Amino acid sequence: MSVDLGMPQVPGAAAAAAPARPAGAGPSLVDRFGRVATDLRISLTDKCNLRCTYCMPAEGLDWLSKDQVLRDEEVVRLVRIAAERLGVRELRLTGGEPLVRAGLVDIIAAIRNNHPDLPISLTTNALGLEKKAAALKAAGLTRINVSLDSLHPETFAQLTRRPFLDRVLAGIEAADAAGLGLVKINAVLMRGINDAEAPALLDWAVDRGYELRFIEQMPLDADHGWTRQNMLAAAEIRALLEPDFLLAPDPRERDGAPAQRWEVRRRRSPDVVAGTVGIIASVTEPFCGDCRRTRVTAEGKVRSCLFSHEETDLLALLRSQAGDEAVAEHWRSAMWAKPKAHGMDHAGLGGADFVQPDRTMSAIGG
Ligand SMILES: Nc1nc2c(ncn2[C@@H]2O[C@H](COP(=O)(O)OP(=O)(O)OP(=O)(O)O)[C@@H](O)[C@H]2O)c(=O)[nH]1
Ligand SMILES: C[S@@+](CC[C@H](N)C(=O)[O-])C[C@H]1O[C@@H](n2cnc3c(N)ncnc32)[C@H](O)[C@@H]1O
Ligand code: SF4
Ligand code: SF4
Repeated sequence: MSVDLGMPQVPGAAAAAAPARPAGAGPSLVDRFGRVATDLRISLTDKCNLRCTYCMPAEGLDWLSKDQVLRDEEVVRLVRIAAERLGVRELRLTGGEPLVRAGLVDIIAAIRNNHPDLPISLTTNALGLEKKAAALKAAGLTRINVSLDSLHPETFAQLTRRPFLDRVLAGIEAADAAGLGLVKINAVLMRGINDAEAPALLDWAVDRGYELRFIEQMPLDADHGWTRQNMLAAAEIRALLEPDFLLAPDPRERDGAPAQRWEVRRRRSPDVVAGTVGIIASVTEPFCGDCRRTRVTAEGKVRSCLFSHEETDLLALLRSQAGDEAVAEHWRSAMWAKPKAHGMDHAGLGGADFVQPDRTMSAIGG
């Protein structure tokens, strides 16, 4: 169900100081616009072994110290609080690169032990996945999404600043073989670099039964190099695919998902649905009215929106012997103040009044 965010659009208005959460708002992570967050995304680390140009600076970032990051048992506790008290029904583990987190398998096993039916997914660059896929599945991971922007070694290296395409492909195959499907592949198209590869990427994914999603680049890079004009918009991405594919809206319910899905038919065999492609059009076709996501950074800070300028610290509370309900209440208050869209009280990524958050995507978790 789409929530009507029919507030007046106030040019230049960042999310105004939110009124206090009313006492009768209930136990869920409801916000002041009536949206309810049921999808939790926790970042397990700020570190990464790639340097994707749209996400990280070439030199990396000042990594957090071990003590600044949520411990394994703190992650497990936060998930328990979210599932038992706040109505969270889905979990995604992300980063930075979650596979570099030493305790990843143990964290998943402990969460699975507490929550036999919780869908747990991972968003990863797949480096090292070849060796870990079977253990992740055995620990209780449900599904995996892998980021892959190019099938050409040189283009891959240009975008990620690392020559590791073969390892990523091996990781994807291992995840599929281990039963971590449906494997979804995330690709950010960059003008003049990998945009011409869009049809080939879709061909490759459809052949293997993976669900490819093209993501509009968002202004969350370290170098602040994003421009609206340079970004490939969803309509342009669909046009790039059209010479080779017929796209028809996927009849399945979108259900608040970032990706709008399309059934894919190859022009050479138009009667057969060959697969599905998703387009995540955060900029040109935003989906904030249906947003049901709550994020926790590796430092244990709640971000109610990907583009938030405010964060609410849970780590200090966890380490101060606070009880579960006190942590839950803090989290509820943070989510009540969730901005309407794109970190503001009106949608406007790239507009004159949009201010890019200090954190890069890698430090938020995607
Ligand atoms: N603007 C915006 N973009 C989002 C949001 N959530 C996800 N995205 C974008 O969608 C991309 C893919 O997200 P994933 O981590 O693969 O998760 P997902 O699409 O929710 O995953 P599935 O449930 O497996 O389909 C992210 O890298 C972001 O670019 C969101 O809340 N806001
Ligand atoms: C930040 S990464 C973290 C998980 C893992 N390292 C990976 O790459 O899958 C999560 C997702 O964010 C996407 N992403 C990073 N920077 C982005 C940007 N500026 N705009 C859109 N998506 C971005 C990546 O493509 C990836 O799919
Ligand atoms: S998109 Fe993922 S793999 Fe690429 S630099 Fe960011 S965190 Fe690392
Ligand atoms: S930009 Fe913020 S409100 Fe919009 S979908 Fe993303 S997280 Fe939700």
